[in-house]
Amino acid sequence: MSVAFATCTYRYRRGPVVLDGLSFGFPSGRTVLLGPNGAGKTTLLAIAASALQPRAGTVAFAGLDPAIRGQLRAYRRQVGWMPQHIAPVPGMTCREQVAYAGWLKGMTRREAWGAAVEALGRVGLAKKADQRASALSGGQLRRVGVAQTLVHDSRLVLLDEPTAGLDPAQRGVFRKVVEQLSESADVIVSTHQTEDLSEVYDHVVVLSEGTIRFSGTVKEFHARAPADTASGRWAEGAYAAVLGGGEAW
Ligand SMILES: Nc1ncnc2c1ncn2[C@@H]1O[C@H](COP(=O)(O)OP(=O)(O)OP(=O)(O)O)[C@@H](O)[C@H]1O
Repeated sequence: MSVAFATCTYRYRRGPVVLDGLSFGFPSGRTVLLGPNGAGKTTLLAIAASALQPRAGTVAFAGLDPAIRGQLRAYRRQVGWMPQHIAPVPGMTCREQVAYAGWLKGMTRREAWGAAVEALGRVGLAKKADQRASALSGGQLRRVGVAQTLVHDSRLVLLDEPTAGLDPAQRGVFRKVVEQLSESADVIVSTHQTEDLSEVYDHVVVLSEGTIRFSGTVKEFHARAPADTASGRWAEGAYAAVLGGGEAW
């Protein structure tokens, strides 16, 4: 099992209750997290990254609970997180921004500086390493975000809508990155894009209104698609069936 939530409750200060006593263990491997807008995917990933603390309940990974005194630092070293909104750090180059993420995770400056170039190379941005991150396109900036999670050796990688705005060639690069990552880490990806689901992931988890509506292998998810679904649209069919047919993307 990978990251596990136990009776987790979360509500935003001036917002709704997003999770209400959620207990769920993510499977190991490559997992795609699907769900309608507002389902709580971003909140769930931010809690798994220890960026948000549950109001009640616990989250644990690799025997570590970030809420326990003395375990937060070790927990964060194990976890790479790409938030939904990547902001360029003013004045920093891409290499500096990626190296900074490594340094925050406990790498030495020297290690982080070297690893940053390698990570940028893996997302096809080696040539942009010395350009200011603020001068990148939205899709390029997302790739910097992915590089920030690759720069250190995470055992759990959480990617929140990493392929939004990527061109088809870059989506291909992303598939390879996930494949490589999964050799040494569990990977959880929140997305609304399902065209290449069976090529990239082992497991599917569907969240709706803070509740897990489905968790299973890609094959099990496929089996939920109604028999009359067009073959290229089986994931949409399965998703609608899991959510009772009433929810749109
Ligand atoms: N900072 C915030 N303050 C108040 N409410 C928030 C905040 N962030 C999110 N919410 C609310 O929490 C709920 C869950 O939002 P969340 O972003 O986790 O959903 P999501 O599944 O990631 O959605 P999407 O697919 O649109 O990105 C929504 O009702 C949203 O309006």
